[in-house]
Amino acid sequence: MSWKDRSVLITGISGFAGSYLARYLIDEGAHIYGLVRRRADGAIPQNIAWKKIENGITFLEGNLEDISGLATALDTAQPDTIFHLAAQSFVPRSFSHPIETAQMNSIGTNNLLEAVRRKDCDPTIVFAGSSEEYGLVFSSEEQYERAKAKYGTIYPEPVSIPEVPIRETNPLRPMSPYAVSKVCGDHLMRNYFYTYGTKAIVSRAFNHEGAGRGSMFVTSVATNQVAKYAAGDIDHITIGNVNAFRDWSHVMDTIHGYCLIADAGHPGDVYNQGSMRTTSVLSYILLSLENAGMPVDRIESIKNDKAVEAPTEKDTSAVFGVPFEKTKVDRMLLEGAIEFAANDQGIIARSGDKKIPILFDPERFRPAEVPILFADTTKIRRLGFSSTYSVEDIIRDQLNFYMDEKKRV
Ligand SMILES: Nc1nc2c(ncn2[C@@H]2O[C@H](COP(=O)(O)OP(=O)(O)O[C@H]3O[C@H](CO)[C@@H](O)[C@H](O)[C@@H]3O)[C@@H](O)[C@H]2O)c(=O)[nH]1
Repeated sequence: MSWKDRSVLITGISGFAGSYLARYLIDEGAHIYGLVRRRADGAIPQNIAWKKIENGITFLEGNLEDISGLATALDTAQPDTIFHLAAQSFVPRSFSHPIETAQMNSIGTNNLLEAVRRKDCDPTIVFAGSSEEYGLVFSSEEQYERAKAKYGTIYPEPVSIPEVPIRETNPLRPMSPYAVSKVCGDHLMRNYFYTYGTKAIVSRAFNHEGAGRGSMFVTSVATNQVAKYAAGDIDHITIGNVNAFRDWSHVMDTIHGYCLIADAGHPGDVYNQGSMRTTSVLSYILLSLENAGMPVDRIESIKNDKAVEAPTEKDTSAVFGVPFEKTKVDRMLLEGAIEFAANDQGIIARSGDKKIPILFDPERFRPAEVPILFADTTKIRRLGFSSTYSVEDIIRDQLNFYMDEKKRV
């Protein structure tokens, strides 16, 4: 369906994904309304300014904690579609600020639904849920046994192992206050659908990245530092847990997915959004080094004698029954043949004569970690979705962004 002349309200329009969504829909001819917090300095939010789209947006002052402001925004925008993307989205901040996270993500979502109900309008609402809702997902019996020994109990117990690629029906085991807040929003969507017929649909997007991604997220942490290392501004890379696996998509694939869900998704339903592949934080760094002109011949741990030759060699074999492109070291990590721990202190990546230190910072390891995310995207693909960007496309997009010295942090 065409977006021309449709009225669309985006919460979180000044965020990373929200601003890409706005740009896409402006180009498609939609009327875009964006909910934004009042700023004393009146400045245009950075993500909007970078994309030069401020003239295509009607900004509505308000926030999710203020239901009367939300009601006024609905009166003005008369939206036929709402993309609800606004959130406190940084997992570590949710551990230090759990109440703020719940207020914004859970209560804020309830306020939006309640404002829609009271205004008696009938938009389709697409809620940005998250793959973090799945949380502790079991990729092997051994990982399950380790988790059981650590926590004493697992709830809900898995129906079968491996649970990857993750389907929408997988049990939810959120591992952070952020993830819990998204589970709450996810259930609220269906609760309003069942109770009031609200046309609410949940997108559970797996990680999505690209140029302009917030500097605190790991793909930016990696590419920003690689760009600085290549420029000679730093002499090492600092990172947390490199064993974590994520299903990374380019943000534009996710934006197309959001629009498809709004158009063709079923109210009351839930759709994964991802690329049906999984890549480690370690490989994201190594591939970033390669794409910045530093091909990695070998990696070795600083302590504990672990080493891998040609770690980024391509492998397209099936893991968990799914063939996908991965690196040699990722295959080893996924098969349990190697694992890096904080007490390894770090990794030296050898590129020709260069020895590039990748140092582990214990402060960056999370109190509770989500070890692996890998989407089963069968359901959204049935609506017509396909993912078009590779992991290296995403890396190049991010490296290009950080080539501009002014954008580095
Ligand atoms: N941020 C960060 N993460 C690091 C670092 N070192 C290792 N990591 C690991 O990198 C992984 C990804 O971290 P983030 O990029 O912060 O993303 P996230 O926690 O997976 O959450 C993001 O994706 C979700 C979708 O699944 C989103 O819902 C969420 O808002 C966020 O965008 C985690 O396992 C984290 O422990 C580091 O220095 N910084």
